[in-house]
Amino acid sequence: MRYLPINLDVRGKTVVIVGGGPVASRKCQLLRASGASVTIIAPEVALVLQELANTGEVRHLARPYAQGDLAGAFLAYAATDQPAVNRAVADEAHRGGILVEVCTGPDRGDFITPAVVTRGDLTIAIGTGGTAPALAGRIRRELEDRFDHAYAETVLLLGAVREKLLTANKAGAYNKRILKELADADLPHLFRIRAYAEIDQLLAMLCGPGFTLATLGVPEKDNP
Ligand SMILES: C[C@@]1(CC(=O)O)C2=NC(=C\c3[nH]c(c(CCC(=O)O)c3CC(=O)O)Cc3[nH]c(c(CC(=O)O)c3CCC(=O)O)/C=C3\N/C(=C\2)[C@@H](CCC(=O)O)[C@]3(C)CC(=O)O)/[C@H]1CCC(=O)O
Ligand SMILES: NC(=O)c1ccc[n+]([C@@H]2O[C@H](COP(=O)([O-])OP(=O)(O)OC[C@H]3O[C@@H](n4cnc5c(N)ncnc54)[C@H](O)[C@@H]3O)[C@@H](O)[C@H]2O)c1
Repeated sequence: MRYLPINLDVRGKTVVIVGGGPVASRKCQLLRASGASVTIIAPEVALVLQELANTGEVRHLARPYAQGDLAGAFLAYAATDQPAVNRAVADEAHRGGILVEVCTGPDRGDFITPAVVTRGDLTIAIGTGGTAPALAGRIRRELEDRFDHAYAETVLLLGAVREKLLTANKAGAYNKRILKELADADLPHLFRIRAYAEIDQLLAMLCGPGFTLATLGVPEKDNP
């Protein structure tokens, strides 16, 4: 394995993207979905970034990159079409101890971006070690079909059950068994067909009274 897969908490942290084309736009969308505070530095930006800048959702400095632009950044992305500019961004990041991704030459950077499927709190990240990004995209599309939105509801439910069990019983083998059995039950299927009464029965059987979709705060969708 060439790269370490981790899930980074970027909420509220400043992330600087140098460049404003389609590649920068993809990184920006992922960062915003993760709650980062994004600054874009580029003379020209793609429409999607312009709109985010107009509504104040990202900060845009409409000029070329200059030394010092990464001050205060938690992460940086060098996403221009100019390899020399991307190298300068990487050099500044490394001098400042800031992790950087270099979109035009990954070997100069510290990390790369995977293709991602999200369903609520479920996140599936696909990487090819930088070798075949188009294949990563294709696998993402395949997984998007396989892991539909019923998985978002399933993760929400398992999270709520886990929190309630931990509050009641603290950590223990008993909770572990219940959570494993719930994860093994085909909850995505039950959510897909809106079999809410069956889910409640399963919860009562495995977790005991007091565990229902309603008491756990997991919403039932209206009938189609
Ligand atoms: C996964 C995804 C995430 C994202 O970017 O959001 C992503 N690239 C995607 C698409 C894509 N990229 C490219 C094509 C054209 C076909 C092709 O060349 O294969 C397509 C296909 C398309 O556009 O459909 C070309 C390309 N990519 C890189 C270089 C530079 C180089 O390798 O030197 C060049 C050549 C540029 C040139 O010279 O032309 C570099 C990187 N691209 C990565 C990620 C990192 C490795 C991830 C991994 O481990 O696989 C890495 C190393 C760095 C980084 O950027 O993080 C996203 C799919 C999102 C999705 O569909 O869900
Ligand atoms: N990592 C990937 O997934 C991937 C995919 C395709 C291409 N690429 C590579 O990434 C590069 C960028 O791709 P793109 O399609 O977004 O490019 P693009 O040409 O559409 O956009 C380049 C952006 O860089 C900005 N820029 C140029 N000089 C700058 C400077 N001095 N300071 C700040 N901003 C500057 C431009 O204003 C523009 O916003 C490509 O050249 C290609 O080599 C990477």
